[in-house]
Amino acid sequence: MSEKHTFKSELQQVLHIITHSLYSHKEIFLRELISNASDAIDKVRFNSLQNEHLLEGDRDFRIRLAVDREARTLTVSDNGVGMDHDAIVDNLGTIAKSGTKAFLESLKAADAAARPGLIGQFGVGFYSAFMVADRVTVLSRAAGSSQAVRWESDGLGEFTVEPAERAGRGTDVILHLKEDEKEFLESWRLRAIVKQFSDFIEHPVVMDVEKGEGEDRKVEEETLNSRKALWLRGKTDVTEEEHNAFYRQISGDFEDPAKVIHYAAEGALEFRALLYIPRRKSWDLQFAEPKVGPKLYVNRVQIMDHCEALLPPYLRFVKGVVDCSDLPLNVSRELLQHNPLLERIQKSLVKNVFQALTDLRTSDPEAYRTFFSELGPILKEGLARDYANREQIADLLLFESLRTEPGKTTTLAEYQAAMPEAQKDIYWLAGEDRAVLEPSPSLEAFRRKGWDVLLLTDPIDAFVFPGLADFKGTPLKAADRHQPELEPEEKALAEEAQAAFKGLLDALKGRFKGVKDVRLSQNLVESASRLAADDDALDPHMERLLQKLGQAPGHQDRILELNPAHPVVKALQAVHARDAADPRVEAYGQLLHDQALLAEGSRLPDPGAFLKRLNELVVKDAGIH
Ligand SMILES: Nc1ncnc2c1ncn2[C@@H]1O[C@H](COP(=O)(O)OP(=O)(O)OP(=O)(O)O)[C@@H](O)[C@H]1O
Repeated sequence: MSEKHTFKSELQQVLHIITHSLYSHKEIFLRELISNASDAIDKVRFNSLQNEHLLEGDRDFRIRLAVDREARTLTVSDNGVGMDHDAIVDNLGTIAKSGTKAFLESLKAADAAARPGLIGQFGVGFYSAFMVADRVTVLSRAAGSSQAVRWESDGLGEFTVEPAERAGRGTDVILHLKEDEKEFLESWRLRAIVKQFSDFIEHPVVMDVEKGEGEDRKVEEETLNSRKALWLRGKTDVTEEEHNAFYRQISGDFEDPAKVIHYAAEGALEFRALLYIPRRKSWDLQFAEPKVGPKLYVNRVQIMDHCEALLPPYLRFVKGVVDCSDLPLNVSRELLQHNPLLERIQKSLVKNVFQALTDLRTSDPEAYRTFFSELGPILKEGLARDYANREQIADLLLFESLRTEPGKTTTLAEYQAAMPEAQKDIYWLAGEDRAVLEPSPSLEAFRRKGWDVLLLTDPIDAFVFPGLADFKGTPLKAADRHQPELEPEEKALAEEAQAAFKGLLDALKGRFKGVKDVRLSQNLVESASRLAADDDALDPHMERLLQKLGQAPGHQDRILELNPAHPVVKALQAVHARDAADPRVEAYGQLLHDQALLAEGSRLPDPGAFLKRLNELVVKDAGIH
């Protein structure tokens, strides 16, 4: 008896995109189906380590392509783990993989020109079959069960499921090819696609092909993939083309990797690692639950597709394979979680990734800059999460600064080397972007002294930088909370001004909400005022970010600083000296406070009142009141 189901709404949207917007690289459907078949074989092989009976004697793992010209079908079969009724309903129609919703939302939000690029990144998996087929039948029998199940759909909105027969465990995905996709019936075409996209799959991908002419004509089974385990070869025995092809296959990326890490550890702990650093952020890093860690093999046998214990989450962009012969083949997933052996491998991998990134920065600064602008925000998470490696991570960071031109960058080491004798600290300021940061009153003193300040504009910066106390012995300080010390002559000026302005300062104290003190500053040059904060106060940029995230961090009272050399402050002082009760003292004081908020990129608590005051001044100035 056949049951009808409807696809989950997100999947209906994905299917719509697949059938209406994906026209290029249609051949990747075969890579996706072969990869699913290979995963299914890995799963049954892994499960059989605990339960040998699951295999029922069939250890001849393979993926088979079969063509039926008359029926215009292409079938991809495997003797993997298979699916029972519930698994097939869940996996092929009900459960959308993580990140699908976020992807669809960003697709809606993106402008038309950016959409094809976004769609191209999305991992379409099984559903890519509908790029070339107008109907797909899946026949599957779960390992350990005698009952098979048939799934069928035209990809429009519904699918059917019914009981069926299948000779052994595994899955057949039968594609009823569209009229104009007949090329996928040709053995030369299939051979070429497998070579291009699935050559390194460990299990054989086989197909029956006709060989010979006339009398000698016969059908032979051909293995289409080379199944080369590149990581087992010597470093110099693998060509760049092989690396590129292997990387593309395991990552799904259409670009070549930015850097290859290939080595064999020998001695107390033996393992081989072949890792790749991508150029850009992949789809899953943007939208989905991240799959952390390289594939784990034990003597060429894949144990896990992503072994989280092998790399920390902040290196989740690194793809590749680790093969360790010191682990037992039937190692359980639980055992892998806190395994001292894996911890040692992780240490070595992390060190090698840092080294590779350092090499890339020196050998190809442009490629490193691209890598960093895409994946730097992820790497920076390590500053907060990996205390032991904080310094190495900090060493890899790139920053714009007051001295760099927009778009150009400096490193902490370069900044440190260029510090003048008198400067003892590294300064940074965090904000939305360079245009907001540059006019900040907090930077004026640094400009005057010729000291550089790092301009931090990644949202994550405000979260991780306050925790980075120093870099190779030089303290790191936030420029808005730590202004340069005054020179002796500036100190003398400050004392003089303090005496002259005392009356005004006392009059302004306690008048503004959220301001706990009003004082003078010799550090301001162009600006009339600035809002300073105590050393341990929350960064105002961080406060704004938390507000955006819907969290109310609780406002922290600030200190209003006035520039005694500024004409506006002098004018206010004159008004106050003439008549301390003049209402303009409060009104102008409020304007100075609001200016300071605007200058640091914060919002005014009462923009209406600010505008009213400003307009009154314009009218007065024009002399038509
Ligand atoms: N040949 C197969 N044998 C057994 N299960 C399969 C097979 N093909 C697909 N599945 C099941 O269907 C699920 C969905 O497959 P799909 O290709 O859409 O996504 P995925 O493989 O999980 O993700 P990705 O494509 O990102 O690897 C798989 O996770 C798997 O459980």
